[in-house]
Amino acid sequence: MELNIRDLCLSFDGRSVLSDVNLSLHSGNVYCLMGPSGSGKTSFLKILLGLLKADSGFVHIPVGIKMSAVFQEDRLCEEFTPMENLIMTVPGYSREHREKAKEILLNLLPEESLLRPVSTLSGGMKRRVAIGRALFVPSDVILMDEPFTGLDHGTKEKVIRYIKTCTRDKLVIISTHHSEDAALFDGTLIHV
Ligand SMILES: Nc1ncnc2c1ncn2[C@@H]1O[C@H](COP(=O)(O)OP(=O)(O)OP(=O)(O)O)[C@@H](O)[C@H]1O
Repeated sequence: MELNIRDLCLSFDGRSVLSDVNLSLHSGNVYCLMGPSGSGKTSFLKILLGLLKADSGFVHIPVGIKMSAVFQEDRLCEEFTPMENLIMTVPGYSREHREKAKEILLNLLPEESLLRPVSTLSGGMKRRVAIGRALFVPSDVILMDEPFTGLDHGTKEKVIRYIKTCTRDKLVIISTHHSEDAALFDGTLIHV
């Protein structure tokens, strides 16, 4: 599967943010979107998700492709538990869903945190719930906008190892300020 991005341009108030971006992105790869603050990483991910319209150019996404995302903000339901935040994203309520959600979360968080309201978790723990949700939702493409905010180095390494095992055949795009993240993913750098 391939995502094709051609001649993408975006500006705000006459200021160019993305200028003639051309990329071909393929399944089975991790792409690390690098660039200083304000360079357009979030805007680029929003265009891929269809949440923002480019001024010109196009993104070709094959029909039927499913995407999931970790947004820059956690966008969790604070009064619900991590388990509930994952399970509510899919229709129905099956034992299979519960088991899959638990398996994912146990790889990211301590077991005691799975049934506490998200409002009682630390910032780094919330971030991991948001990552877990993106891994839980059936998807071919996973977009992650600065997913490791609030994670210490050791936790980040563990989380990256787990993301890699879950996404081998998927197309993953991660925006980050840290080149070490790209090295840990063995990812392809995209500079914006
Ligand atoms: N809705 C908007 N209206 C006006 N300007 C905007 C809007 N959204 C983003 N911008 C501007 O576009 C530029 C790129 O923003 P964007 O959030 O894409 O950058 P970023 O690379 O993700 O930054 P960071 O690393 O700080 O998250 C910034 O200068 C920002 O102020």
